[in-house]
Amino acid sequence: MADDYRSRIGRLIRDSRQHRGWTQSQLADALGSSQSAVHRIEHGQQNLSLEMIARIGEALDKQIVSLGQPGPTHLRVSGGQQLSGSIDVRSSKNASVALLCASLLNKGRTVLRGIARIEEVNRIIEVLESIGIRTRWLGERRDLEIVPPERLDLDSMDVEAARRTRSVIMFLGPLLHREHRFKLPYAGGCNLGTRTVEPHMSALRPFGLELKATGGYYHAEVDRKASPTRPIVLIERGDTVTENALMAAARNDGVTVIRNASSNYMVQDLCFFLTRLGVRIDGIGTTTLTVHGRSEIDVDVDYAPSEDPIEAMSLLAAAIVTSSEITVQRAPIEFLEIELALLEEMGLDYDRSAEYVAANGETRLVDLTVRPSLLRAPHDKIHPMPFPGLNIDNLPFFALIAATANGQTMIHDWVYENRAIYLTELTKLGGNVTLLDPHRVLVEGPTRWSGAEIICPPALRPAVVVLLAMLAAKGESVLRNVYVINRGYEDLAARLSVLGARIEPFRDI
Ligand SMILES: CC(=O)N[C@H]1[C@@H](OP(=O)(O)OP(=O)(O)OC[C@H]2O[C@@H](n3ccc(=O)[nH]c3=O)[C@H](O)[C@@H]2O)O[C@H](CO)[C@@H](O)[C@@H]1O
Ligand SMILES: C=C(OP(=O)(O)O)C(=O)O
Repeated sequence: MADDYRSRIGRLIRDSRQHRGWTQSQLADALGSSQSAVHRIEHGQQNLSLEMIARIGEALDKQIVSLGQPGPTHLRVSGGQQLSGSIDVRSSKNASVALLCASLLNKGRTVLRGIARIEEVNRIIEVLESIGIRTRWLGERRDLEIVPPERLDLDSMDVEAARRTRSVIMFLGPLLHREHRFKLPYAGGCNLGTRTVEPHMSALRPFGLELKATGGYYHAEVDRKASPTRPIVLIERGDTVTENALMAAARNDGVTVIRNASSNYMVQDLCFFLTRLGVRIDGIGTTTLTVHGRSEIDVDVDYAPSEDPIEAMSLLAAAIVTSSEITVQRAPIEFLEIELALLEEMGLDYDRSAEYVAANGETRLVDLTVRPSLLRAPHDKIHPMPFPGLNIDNLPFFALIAATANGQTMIHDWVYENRAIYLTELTKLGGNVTLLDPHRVLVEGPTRWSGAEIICPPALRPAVVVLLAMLAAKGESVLRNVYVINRGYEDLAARLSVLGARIEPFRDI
C-alpha cells in the first residue's frame, strides 16, 4: 500500500518536472539534493517527509498532494502605498490563445516564445494535450513547444477545460481542414452576457462548415469540396471571428478575401504567425485581408507573440489610481494611442520613449513613464470601438481612472450585455458609480478609497479594476477567488508587489 502511494507520488513529481521542462539534475539543484535522490523519489523508492513534498511542490510550482480539492486563491491587499519602478508588459492572452489554436494548422513543430503563462493558456494546453498534441515548456518555462500527432483524438477532448474558455471556438477554423465530423463543447469564459457564435458560423459556412448546437455541443459537419467563391464579409468586426476565418483561409487552396476584418492586435499577431507558416496575407492591419492559402502546412516554426496592450493599460491605471510614478516598459503603442490621447485630455503627465520593435519583428513598442497628475473628467462620454478605436477591454480601466478625476464621466459599454454592471463593485470601496442602464455607468470623482472585502466579479477586467482600486484604498482589503484574474494576467499580484504594492495571496484552510 505504502509502496503504491510512493510510486504514485513519484509519478506525479516526474510528470510535473517534465511539464516544467526540467531534468532530474535541475530539480535536484533546486532542492539542494542529488540527481540520484530525485531518481529514487520518482521511482517510488524513497520515503518522503511532508516537508520534502512541500519543497518539491514549491520548486515545481505545483501542488503535489492536497487533502480534498485545493480551495480558491484570494488576495489580501494593504492599500494606500505609492508604487515605483519599472515593469515589463508580458505577451497577450488573446494572441497566445489564437496562436495555440493556429498550431493545429501545422503538421510541423511550433514553438511559441514568451507565451503568456496564464490560466486561459493552461486550459487550451489541457485541451490540446487531451486530443493527442504533445506540449512541453522549454528553457526558462516561457517557450512552449507544440508537436501534433498524425491523427487527433477529438473524442478524448478534456471537455471540462474546454468549457472554461471561449477561445476553444477558434478550433473550428483549423479543424475543418482535418476532420469531416466533430463536436466542440459550447464556448465558456467570463460571464459577460450572451456572446454570439452566429458570425463564426456565417464566416465558416463558405468553407463547407455546418454547425448544429444541441446538448451542450456544437456538432460540426464539413463538406470538403466547398470553398469560398466570393469575398467573405464578416457580419461583425469581431476579433475571434476574424481569426477563425483567417485560419480556415490559411489551408484553403486558393485566395480568400475577408472583408470587415478586425485589425486588432491579436489578429495582427496571428497574421504574422501565419506568414511564418508560408501563408501570404495582404492587407495586414486593415479591414480587408487577402489570404493566399496552402493546402498543406508542414513547417518547423518559431514565433514570439507581442506584448499585451490591455496589460499595459492595466499597469497605467495602477499608476494613476495610486498617484505613482512608474515606467511601463514594452507597451505596444499602436494599440494604445487613443487611450493615451484621451488620458492626455484628462490631464495625465507622462513621457514616452523612442519606439523599438517587439520580438515578433513587427509590433512597435515604447516605454511609458506616468507621473502623478490631477485629472479632470473628459467632456464627452467614453465608449469603445473595434480597433482603431478605444479598446473594448480597456474601457473598464477608464471607469477606475474617471473615479480619480474631478467631475462626472459617462462610461458607455455598448459591447457587452453584462460587463458595465460589475463596475458598480467600486462603490464598495468608496467609489461613486451609478448604473444608468446595463450599458452605461456614471462615475463621479475624485474618490477617497476605503478598504473592503469583495468577491471577484466573474469578469476579468472588472476584477482587475477592483484589485487596482484596493491598491489605492487605505487599510486592508480582501479580494476573494481570483481565478478570473489569473485567467488573463501572469503573476499580477507578485509583479505589482515588486513595484511596492502590498498584496499577499492566501487560501482558506
Ligand atoms: C480571445 C479573444 O481574443 N477575446 C477578445 C475577443 O473576443 P471575441 O472576438 O470572442 O468577442 P465577441 O465576438 O464575443 O465580441 C464581443 C461582443 O462585441 C459584439 N460586437 C463585436 C464586434 C462588432 O463589430 N460588433 C459587435 O456588436 C459581439 O456581438 C459581442 O457581444 O474580442 C473581444 C472584443 O474586442 C474582446 O473583449 C475579447 O477579449
Ligand atoms: C473578455 C475578455 O476575454 P475573453 O474573450 O477571453 O472572455 C477579456 O480579455 O477581457
